[in-house]
Amino acid sequence: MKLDFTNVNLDKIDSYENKALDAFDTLMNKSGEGNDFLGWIERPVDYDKEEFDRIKKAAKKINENSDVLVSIGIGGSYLGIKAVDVACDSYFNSKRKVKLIYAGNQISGQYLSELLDYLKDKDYSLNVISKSGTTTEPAIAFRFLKEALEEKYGKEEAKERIFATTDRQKGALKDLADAESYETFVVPDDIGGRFSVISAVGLLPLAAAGLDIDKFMEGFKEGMDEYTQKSFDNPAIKYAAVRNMLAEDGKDIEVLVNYEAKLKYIAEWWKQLYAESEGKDGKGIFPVSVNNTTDLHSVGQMIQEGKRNLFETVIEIDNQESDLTIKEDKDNLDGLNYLAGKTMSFVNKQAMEGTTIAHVKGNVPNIRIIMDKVDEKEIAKLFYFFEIGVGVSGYMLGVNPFNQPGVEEYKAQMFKLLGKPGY
Ligand SMILES: O=P(O)(O)OC[C@H]1O[C@](O)(CO)[C@@H](O)[C@@H]1O
Repeated sequence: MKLDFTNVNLDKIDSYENKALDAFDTLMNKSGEGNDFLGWIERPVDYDKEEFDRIKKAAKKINENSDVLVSIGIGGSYLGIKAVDVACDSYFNSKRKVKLIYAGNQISGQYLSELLDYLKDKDYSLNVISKSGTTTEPAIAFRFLKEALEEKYGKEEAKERIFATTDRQKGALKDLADAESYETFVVPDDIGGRFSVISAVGLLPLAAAGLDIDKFMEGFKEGMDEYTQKSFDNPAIKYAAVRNMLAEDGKDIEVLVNYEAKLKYIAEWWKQLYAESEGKDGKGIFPVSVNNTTDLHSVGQMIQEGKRNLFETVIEIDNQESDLTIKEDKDNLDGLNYLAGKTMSFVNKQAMEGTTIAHVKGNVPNIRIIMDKVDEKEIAKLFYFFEIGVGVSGYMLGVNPFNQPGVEEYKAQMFKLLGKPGY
C-alpha cells in the first residue's frame, strides 16, 4: 500500500513531524488516555489460538447445517464484518454456501418482520455479537430471532445454532448465553468495538461465510510489521500528520472516496473508527464518504464548488478481479468508439484522475491510498493502517481516541422516552 498527496501543501508538514512521532510514542508505549484499550495493536500476533480453532470448527458446523447466518450487532459489532463481507464477495455470482444477513443494526420493525418471513423456509443460525451485551438494537433483534429459531428447530437444536460473541465474563448477553449454554466467543476487554473486527467479532461470521481468516490475520500481521515502525515515512503516521495539518488549516471534513462499489462498507467502518475516536471535546475531523463515479452526479457539485472546508482521501485499487474491454461499434450512434479497445477499469481510472485534477483545481487537497487489490489480506492491512492512523491522529488532536462517551446521550434520552426503569 502506498500513500500519495496531490494539492496538499506539504511545506509545513515538517513542523508536524515531532508532534506526530510523539503521538506515535504515546500510542506504542501505552502511556496516553485510553491505554487500556490497546489490545488490538499486538493482536495480530498475540491471540487465543484455541479460540481461533474453535471459530473454524463453529464455522464448519454452520456450513453443514445452515444456508444463512444472521449476524446480529451494531457499530463495531457489525461494520467491520459487513465491510469485509461485501468487499470480498462477487457482485452477482457469490459462490458462498452460507449467506450473511445482518440484523440489530437499526430498529426497523419492517426490516425485522420481513427478515423473519424470509427466514421461514431457510436453514439458518444466529451469531449475536455485543461487547457490552446491553445494546438495545441487537438485544431486540435477538429476542425475536431467538424465538423464531426455537419455534423452527425446538429449544435444544436452537441452542446448537446460536453463537454468542460477547464479554468474557459480564453483561446481559454473557449471562443469557451461560444460562442457555450457547457456544460463546470473546470480545477482548482491551479492544474497543470499532477495533474488534480482528477478534471473534469479525472472525466467526467471516469464516462461516467462507472467507479466509488465516489470510485476514496475515494481513493484520503485515500491517503491524509495517505501520508500527517509528518513522515519518510510516504512511500511517504521515496520514495522521497530514490530516491534522489540513484540519488546522480549516479543512475539517474528510471525504473517503472509492471508485469501486464494493468498498462502500469499508468507508462505513472507517467512519465509525474516525468519528468515535476523534469527535469529542468540541474537536475532530468529520468523516464522510462518497462512492464514485455515482456520487459525482450528486454531491460532486458540493465538493467542486461548495464551502472550502474539506479534503479527500481516495482509495485506489490497482488490480481488479474481472474487467471488460469496450468494442468498436460499426454505427457508433452512442459516439463511444473513441473508447474502443479500452478496458472499463482504464476508463474508471481516468475518471478518478480527472476528478482529482478537477477537485484540486477547486482547492480540495487530495490524499491517495493505493492498494494492490481487494482481498481479505489487503483489507486487514488497510484496517490496521487506519487504526494506527487514528490512534496517532487522536493523540495529536489532544483527545482520548479510545472512548466514545457521547454515544450514551442518545441512549439515555431514548430510554427516558421509552420509560426504561432508572431513566
Ligand atoms: O458491541 P456492543 O457493546 O453492542 O456495542 C456496539 C457499538 O456501540 C458503541 O458502543 C457505541 O456506538 C460502539 O462503540 C460499539 O461498536
